[in-house]
Amino acid sequence: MISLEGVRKVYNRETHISIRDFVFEDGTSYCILGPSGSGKSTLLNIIAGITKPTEGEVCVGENRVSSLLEKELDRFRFEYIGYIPQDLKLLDEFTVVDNLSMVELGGEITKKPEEALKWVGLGHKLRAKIKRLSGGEKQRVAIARVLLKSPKVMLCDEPTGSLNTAKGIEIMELLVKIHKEENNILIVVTHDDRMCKYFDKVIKFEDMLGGIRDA
Ligand SMILES: Nc1ncnc2c1ncn2[C@@H]1O[C@H](COP(=O)(O)OP(=O)(O)OP(=O)(O)O)[C@@H](O)[C@H]1O
Repeated sequence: MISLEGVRKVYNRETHISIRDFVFEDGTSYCILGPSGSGKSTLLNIIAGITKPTEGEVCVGENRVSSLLEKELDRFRFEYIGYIPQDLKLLDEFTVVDNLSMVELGGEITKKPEEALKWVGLGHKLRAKIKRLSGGEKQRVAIARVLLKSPKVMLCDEPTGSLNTAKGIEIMELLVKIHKEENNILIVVTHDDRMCKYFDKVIKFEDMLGGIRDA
């Protein structure tokens, strides 16, 4: 379970984001819909322990994320969080399998890179360089990378942003299939309302906000 209580992020005098108290239930997939700049990435970063909220409490399982020390945060992120950021953060000049092997340095993995890549339909591209892949294939590599450690929470930031509709649907279906097999919490943020139907719960991001001001 993920719970947010009194969470507020102040970036500067003009921009502050307040999230209403909210609980994400175990074994459930969520689609959060909202326009660009509304604070969706901020929310994911707060849950992942990447951005520290200015106020409030975030709990993921038994972890009080907002109170963890830096070293505890590393362990928490490795054990709990599979984050697929908007820019994917893949190393272009390295091969697919090398991009995944680097994750092993962060802790103990539950799947081999080859196995995770088979799950996402990329078993035949192990030795391809990232820069030679299509947008959809890169997205699959990023999904395989988080799969290595079977995270309890999968967070995806605009996974279909750079894809056409057909490829976007394939990626959403893959994410939901993995979520069901792993029985984790899946939270996908997107501005594309055509993707809603794949999820257990759809939330309009504006309904999660207690106020955003951007002067
Ligand atoms: N590090 C930062 N410093 C200052 N302002 C920031 C920072 N990160 C985000 N913001 C601001 O906070 C607001 C919300 O940004 P955020 O990236 O969370 O929105 P978003 O809904 O994910 O947008 P997008 O869909 O375009 O990625 C924006 O006004 C943005 O400019």
